[in-house]
Amino acid sequence: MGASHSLSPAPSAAVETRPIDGKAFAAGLRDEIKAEVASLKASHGLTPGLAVVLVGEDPASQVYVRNKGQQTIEAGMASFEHRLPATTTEAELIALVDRLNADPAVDGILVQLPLPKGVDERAVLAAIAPAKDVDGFHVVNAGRLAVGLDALVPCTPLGCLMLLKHHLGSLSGLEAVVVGRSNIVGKPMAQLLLKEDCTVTIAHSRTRDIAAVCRRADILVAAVGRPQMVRGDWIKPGATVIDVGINRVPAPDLGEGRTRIVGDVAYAEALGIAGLITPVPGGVGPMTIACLLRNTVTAARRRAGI
Ligand SMILES: Nc1nc(=O)c2c([nH]1)NC[C@@H]1CN(c3ccc(C(=O)N[C@@H](CCC(=O)O)C(=O)O)cc3)C=[N+]21
Ligand SMILES: [Mg+2]
Repeated sequence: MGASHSLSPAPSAAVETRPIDGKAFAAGLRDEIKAEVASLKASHGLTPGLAVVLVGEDPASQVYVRNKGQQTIEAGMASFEHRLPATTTEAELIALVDRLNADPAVDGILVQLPLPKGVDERAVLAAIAPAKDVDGFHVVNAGRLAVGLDALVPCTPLGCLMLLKHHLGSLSGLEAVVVGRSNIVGKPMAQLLLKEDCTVTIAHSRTRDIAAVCRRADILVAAVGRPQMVRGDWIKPGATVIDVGINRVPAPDLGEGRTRIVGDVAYAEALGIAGLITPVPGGVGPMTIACLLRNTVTAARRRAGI
């Protein structure tokens, strides 16, 4: 008995996994934004305005853009939608962005991605005035975030951070692993977690033993766009798992040709291991749109100097 016995791990009860209700949290955030918009109107005569540009007919993009427009109006803001044919040239798109940059009623500009082939996304994003860049994709905003200046922060990582702070309180000293290194989610997510004093690792397709790297995480953010890539045994018991993936996959169990949306995490496997987890749908997605509205109010305030 003795030494060897005392070194064996305590028998661990299965973790009770709590889902994070991003849909409800986002609804609450939109209520707060609505109240703030009403008071900006009353006290300063300011109505924040969001312009959304959609090029082409992609059905999923059309749904997102419609939802954004509806929620913008519900929050009491002005919504400007610009739908352009898939044949729109880069020069035409940049000319529209220039007009929106100069339009005093427009506080925020979002150009829905992806853009059709032949249009250079970088060139279009670079044309957006940084002060109106509510996606936070312009290099000026990415740089400002990286050096710790006030920036417009990309909506999805901002929404993830709000959920994390609400559920965990201080993030200081926690191990955070972000899987995925996109400019839209992975990199800005890592910057935000670093600002909260996490120890941050970015894992990606070339990471050696990615499962072991992920198992270190107190906070695991999956943002790769690969359905159910993060398996249950990649998760440290009790960890908080944020699933950014929105992947449409075939669902033959629902019937011939049907699809469903799944995340980047194997959700069923994570149950009983993760402490907290965002479901897909109903987790991060609704937060993205709520943060877009928040960024539009922020941009309007800054432009008006209030
Ligand atoms: N310039 C630009 N900015 C974007 O922010 C941007 C973009 N382009 N292109 C497309 C992606 C995708 N995106 C989503 C936003 C909300 C949900 C969302 O609300 N999802 C819900 C519903 C999902 C469903 O059922 O379809 C959920 O996850 O619960 C999803 C996806 C923003 N995007
Ligand atoms: Mg206005």
